[in-house]
Amino acid sequence: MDTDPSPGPTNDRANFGQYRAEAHGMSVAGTTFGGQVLSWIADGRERLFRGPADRHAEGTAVRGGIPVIFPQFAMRGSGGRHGFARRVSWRRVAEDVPGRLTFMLEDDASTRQAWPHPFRLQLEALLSPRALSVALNVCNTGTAPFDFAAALHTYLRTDDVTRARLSGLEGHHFHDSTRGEDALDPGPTLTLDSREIDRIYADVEAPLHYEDGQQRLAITMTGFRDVVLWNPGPEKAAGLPDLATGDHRRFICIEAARILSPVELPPGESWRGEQVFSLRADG
Ligand SMILES: O=P(O)(O)OC[C@H]1O[C@@H](O)[C@H](O)[C@@H](O)[C@@H]1O
Repeated sequence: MDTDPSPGPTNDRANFGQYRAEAHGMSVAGTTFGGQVLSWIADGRERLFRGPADRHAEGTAVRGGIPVIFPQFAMRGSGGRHGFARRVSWRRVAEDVPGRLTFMLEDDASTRQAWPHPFRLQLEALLSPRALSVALNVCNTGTAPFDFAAALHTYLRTDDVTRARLSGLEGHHFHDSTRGEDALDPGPTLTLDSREIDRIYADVEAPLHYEDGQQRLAITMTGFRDVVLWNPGPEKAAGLPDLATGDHRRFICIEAARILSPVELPPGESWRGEQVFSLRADG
């Protein structure tokens, strides 16, 4: 069932609409501000982290859920950090498909100030049996080609990040953004701890397997090639005003991204990148 804006707790100051869709015993919710998914509830459990609502500053992306990063990643470009898409109002596209939420953003005077290209973005979150897929569609609606980077900056919720394990990245090269160095993941399974981690893994094709003692997820992606792992650790988290004390232990970002080889999109063409989270048997 696709529902109208819920009056749920949100940042009233920003006055943006929240929408929720339900199917297969799960729900997904998101907001037109940034076209951001905010919640995925499966088996009665919230799977996405969200920072405290009273710490969210107006005009910024919610710290949590799945912010859309476009058209640049971090400060790899001449625009604002992680691009403008997460900081502007999108609109909702009415849906007939049960369990699907769709948000759309098209260029306007303000986006053209930040990035001078005509485009259309569509973010689709779709519930299927025991899975959530989130897809970003980018269409070049102009007459000249453009390049972009993009990511779905997913904040997976966990009760304790020190119990989180991730496999599927072993043997991959990564860029360690904390050191500015490239390295090779020796494997076999990445044990996360509560220290800072900030890595861009290149050319990831195999599914990732995540578990933290409470949930087990398989994570796949298409269109995207890179995987970003990010947790600020205690020192950097203390400097983030939209996190509460200890929140860095309550999430790990596993992002599907195109960073190291940006997408080149000819006029009139579209690109689609998708990240899918599937509940594993005992997840
Ligand atoms: O605080 P922001 O702008 O949402 O960024 C959060 C993090 O996002 C991650 O994707 C980056 O790899 C990190 O370097 C960054 O700190």
